Amino acid sequence: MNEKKAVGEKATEFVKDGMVVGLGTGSTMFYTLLKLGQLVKEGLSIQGIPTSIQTAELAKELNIPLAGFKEIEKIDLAIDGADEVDENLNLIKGGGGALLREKIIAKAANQFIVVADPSKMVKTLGSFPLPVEIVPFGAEMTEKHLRELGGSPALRRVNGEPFRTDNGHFILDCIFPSLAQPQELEVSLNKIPGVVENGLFIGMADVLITLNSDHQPILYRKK
Ligand SMILES: O=C[C@H](O)[C@H](O)[C@H](O)COP(=O)(O)O
Repeated sequence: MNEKKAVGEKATEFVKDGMVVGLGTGSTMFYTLLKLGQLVKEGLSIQGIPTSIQTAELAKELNIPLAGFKEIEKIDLAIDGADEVDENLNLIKGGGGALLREKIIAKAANQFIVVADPSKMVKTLGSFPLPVEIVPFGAEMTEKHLRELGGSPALRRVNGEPFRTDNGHFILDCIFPSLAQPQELEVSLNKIPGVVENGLFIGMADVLITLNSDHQPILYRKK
């Protein structure tokens, strides 16, 4: 079965007429967007706020109306994928490089729903290298500071060239020996000059949609 499709489509049940909806990025969100496109075609009226250029382009193809921050007063709901999810609904995000816009939109939303197939569920975060978005200026120095925090950063590259986010920044993918205290690390990372944002989303998710052992969608709510 297509697990990403199952969880991605389930999230659209939270979307109601008239809502402003944060539209996340990635291969799970792809299915949420396809389903939203279908619902819009059938008469659902929403405004989407995309978390990436990729998502904006797909939403346009699907005729999902988009809005910018100047045109809206609130975001009712944001839906997004994750690279890792722990038992407290803390997340690592940014595998696709969209973490900054995703975090801005998740923070602004009244409700943040995460769609994650069971392969993303972990006891402790940190097997997935933590994406850290940095400004290109002084990247070597920023990398050094990340090492001082215990991380092993690697500059993300595409075809040999540094990967650039939609914001023109670089990504350092960082392995940490332990992410047992993710909330402290999230704060420490963002204190480093040159770090724009990191992919730890701590205490932000309100609802997780994943699958149970019978491959049926199951919802977990923030404790
Ligand atoms: O930057 C990308 C985002 O944080 C994605 O939501 C995350 O990487 C999960 O993507 P996917 O659903 O493709 O595994």
